[in-house]
Amino acid sequence: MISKLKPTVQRNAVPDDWLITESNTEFLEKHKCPETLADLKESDVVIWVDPLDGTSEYTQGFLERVTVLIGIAINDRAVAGVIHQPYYKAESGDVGRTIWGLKGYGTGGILPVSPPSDRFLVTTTRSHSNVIVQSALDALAPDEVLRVGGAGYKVLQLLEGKAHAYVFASAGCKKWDTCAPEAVLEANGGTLTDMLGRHYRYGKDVRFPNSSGVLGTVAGVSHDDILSKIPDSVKQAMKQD
Ligand SMILES: Nc1ncnc2c1ncn2[C@@H]1O[C@H](COP(=O)(O)O)[C@@H](O)[C@H]1OP(=O)(O)O
Ligand SMILES: [Mg+2]
Repeated sequence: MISKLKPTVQRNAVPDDWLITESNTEFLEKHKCPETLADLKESDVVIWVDPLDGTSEYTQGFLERVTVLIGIAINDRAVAGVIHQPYYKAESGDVGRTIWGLKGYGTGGILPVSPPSDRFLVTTTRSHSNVIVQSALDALAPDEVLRVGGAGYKVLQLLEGKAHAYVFASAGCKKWDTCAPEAVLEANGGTLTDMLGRHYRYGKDVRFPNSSGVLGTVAGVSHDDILSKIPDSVKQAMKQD
């Protein structure tokens, strides 16, 4: 079980009181571990951390788009993730929120909302666009394009019903940008792949860049339909990267 794993931590790198090595027994008594994760070996698990996703948003003061991403991959696949939004302002006045997802189990920390059924909304990069990114967007003919930074934040927009799809036909994202967002989105019934419909692999030996772009769709939206509208020229460009 995940809770029994004892990951190797550089203990001298962080103060002792930052480390929580006990499992939460109260939680574990209430919730069953999904069967597929029952017999994990430590060597099957790779954890991808992006301590500050949305760097350019952070430097320009778009603080709500900044997230901390922790993605857990098991045997190459993104399986669980945490998206923490340190500057999120809740109506109650609370600052910060933590959203998590575990495939086969669900999501927590957010009440997902479906996007509107009468309009097609796409979210994409604000600061890393180019001609190919734009031609993928044009081909989808969305009613509105939301241009915001951060891979974590864009997946939160999908879960909040603000967009149907996250479309980024460029090689800029890295494995630490997408592991947690993919797991959280898919735990909620969505799909996140490259621009050719392939899931990224997150094993310990993979290359860091997500060379073939990012395509995320929310639960209830056909990933295949959107993929079929992406022009071959975009797919070819993504293959060559
Ligand atoms: N061309 C790029 N160079 C470096 N990082 C990129 C690039 N494109 C995307 N990213 C990373 O992917 C995330 C999502 O992209 P975008 O904000 O453009 O939508 C960014 O927050 C950034 O992560 P980070 O902010 O951690 O450097
Ligand atoms: Mg990042």
